[in-house]
Amino acid sequence: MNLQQSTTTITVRTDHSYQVRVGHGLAEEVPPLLAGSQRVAIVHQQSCRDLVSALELRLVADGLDVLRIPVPDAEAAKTTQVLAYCWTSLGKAGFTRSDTVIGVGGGAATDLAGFVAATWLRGVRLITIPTTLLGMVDAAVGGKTGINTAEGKNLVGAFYEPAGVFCDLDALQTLVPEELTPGLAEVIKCGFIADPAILDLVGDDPGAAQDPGSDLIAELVRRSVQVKADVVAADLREATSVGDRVGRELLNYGHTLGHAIERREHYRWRHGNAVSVGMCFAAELARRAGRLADEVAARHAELLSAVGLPTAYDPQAFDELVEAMALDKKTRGSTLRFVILTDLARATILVGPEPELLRRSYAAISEPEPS
Ligand SMILES: NC(=O)c1ccc[n+]([C@@H]2O[C@H](COP(=O)([O-])OP(=O)(O)OC[C@H]3O[C@@H](n4cnc5c(N)ncnc54)[C@H](O)[C@@H]3O)[C@@H](O)[C@H]2O)c1
Ligand SMILES: O=C(O)C(=O)C[C@@H](O)[C@H](O)[C@H](O)COP(=O)(O)O
Ligand SMILES: [Zn+2]
Repeated sequence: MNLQQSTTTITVRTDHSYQVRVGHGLAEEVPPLLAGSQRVAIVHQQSCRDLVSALELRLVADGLDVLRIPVPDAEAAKTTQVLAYCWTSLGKAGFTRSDTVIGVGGGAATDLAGFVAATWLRGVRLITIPTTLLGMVDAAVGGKTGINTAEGKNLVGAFYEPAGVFCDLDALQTLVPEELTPGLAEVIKCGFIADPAILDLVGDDPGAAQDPGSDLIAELVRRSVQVKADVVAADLREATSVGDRVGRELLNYGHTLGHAIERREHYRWRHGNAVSVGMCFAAELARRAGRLADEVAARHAELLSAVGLPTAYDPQAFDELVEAMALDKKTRGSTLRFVILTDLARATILVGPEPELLRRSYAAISEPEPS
């Protein structure tokens, strides 16, 4: 396979089409998107201080007023308190409708920044600069923004599209391995749901997939963003996801159980790790429902564990997880709905599976039968 080195553009084709740039050192490309803004608020995680300082210098040189809004790391950023702090900061700075919010950081920071931009004055311009693998391949693209509540994950939010997304692959160099690997769960998700070449690329060289400087990582980012762009362009607001029809809900593969695990763990589990277990569960569910071949189901745990992702969770947790899944956004009334595969790159929704099928599938991944 020919792995590209240069900056790539992937266009997300919606009513407000925008570009996702994937490359190195993209700060120079931000100012042209700020036309008409006098003030720019950078909502960022502390870990991105250096990148933010460089960006700030560049924007100040252009005569912009730059307001930094540092937010806590990880899920601690996605709270009503931090949201209110951001609103207060914008209010004190006199932030108007022609100004711009830039979200810099992992998925937690860009989810929060996106919701701040969506809600301040009912909507100001948003730019996202993801700095984790997960942020680049998923969170910063596609316009889902939001925060968590005590009842569950991402329960409050808005669909609100960015004006541009800049994936500077250099940012990946400072990620500790435990923060890089969760992004591979969403990459592998894209492989199973839409682009099986991703599965071969990861399976052929799991070491390179975990190396932030590898050409392979760059290729995986480009391919995953393309998958997301295609799905989002077809169904931005998850509006076609009715009954067993899969629209944007496709991107939720593995998330029904995944989000329940995150909640049960009080968000100490990383999102990608929880989704990894959730995909193993969804694959086993599909297999036991007679919808998915054994070898495709087995390939989930094989690939995910090859890059160091978890494939099982607490065997005792089933009842609590089912309770948490009741508030999943795919649930209708009291009917749970799971995205399942029927083959590679072929999906449907399993509507209202029998509790016993859920229990047995969960038990099977929690305590695999001895070989
Ligand atoms: N909106 C969406 O479509 C979407 C999609 C997928 C995930 N998400 C959300 O994304 C979040 C998970 O994102 P994540 O995995 O990026 O985690 P994260 O945002 O919690 O970041 C992980 C950690 O990495 C640190 N970090 C960020 N960039 C760094 C860098 N360049 N170098 C060193 N450290 C850095 C952060 O400070 C944080 O401690 C979850 O809240 C999930 O729900 C949203
Ligand atoms: O973009 C989407 O659509 C997704 O479902 C992508 C997921 O990876 C992401 O975690 C998303 O935030 C989950 O959405 P939710 O609607 O279940 O909160
Ligand atoms: Zn996700």
